[in-house]
Amino acid sequence: MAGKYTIVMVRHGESEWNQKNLFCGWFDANLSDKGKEEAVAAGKAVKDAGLKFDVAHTSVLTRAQVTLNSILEQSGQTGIPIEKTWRLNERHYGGLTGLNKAETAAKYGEQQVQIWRRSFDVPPPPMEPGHPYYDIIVKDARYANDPKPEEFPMFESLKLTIERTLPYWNNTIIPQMKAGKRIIIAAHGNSLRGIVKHLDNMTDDAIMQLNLPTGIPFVYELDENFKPVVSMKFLGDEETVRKAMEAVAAQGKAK
Ligand SMILES: O=C(O)[C@@H](COP(=O)(O)O)OP(=O)(O)O
Repeated sequence: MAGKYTIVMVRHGESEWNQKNLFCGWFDANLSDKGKEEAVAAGKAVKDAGLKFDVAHTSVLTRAQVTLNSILEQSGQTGIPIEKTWRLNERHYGGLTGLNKAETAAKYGEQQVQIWRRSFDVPPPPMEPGHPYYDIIVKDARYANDPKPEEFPMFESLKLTIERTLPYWNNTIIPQMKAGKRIIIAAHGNSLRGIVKHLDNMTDDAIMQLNLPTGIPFVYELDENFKPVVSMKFLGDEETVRKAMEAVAAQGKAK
């Protein structure tokens, strides 16, 4: 082991909304059948790599939790504590939630969709009351106590996502690592891109190019100052990972 601390992260397996190519954000989509298979494969990869955990962290969204459960089951580690937080939720895709990414690119242009999906600080349009998914999300019982009304997003850029994810990294995850806990985080494309940007000190431009594949765990090894010694080492062969990343990037192209 090169670093003092090892932490594993994974974007959930393909969701039903990933499969339909819909902006998902805080909508609670289930895993697709392919996503369930990816989650099983992720668990086998974790087992084969001999990775062991003391604590798991995930979002309050089903797709991340089911992926995590599958990984823990496959790797024989179901007994560990699982901490769930809205701070690891996917970015809130605002008014784009539920729209098809390719149709949105055909309507507004691929460049605009690229800005909405990957720019650092340009947010999507807000989700207004009356939006088809407004009530489903805002009135969801899982948010009854947290986030506080003034923290509840109606849209999020990557920058805004990082502003609510990073306090969790700094105040919960780092202290646990310092206490010797081995951690896995199962979360989402953009909540994890935020953590990766922070860890690898990536520029606002560089992070635009990063597309995280579904269901392929990756490992960070960190030094005593929590700086990466090994960055984003995927538990998968390079070619498969590259193709999966390209497929995510291509979701914003007009058909
Ligand atoms: O909200 C969504 O549509 C996807 C990411 O979409 P892109 O930013 O890749 O378009 O989130 P996830 O499937 O990781 O929960």
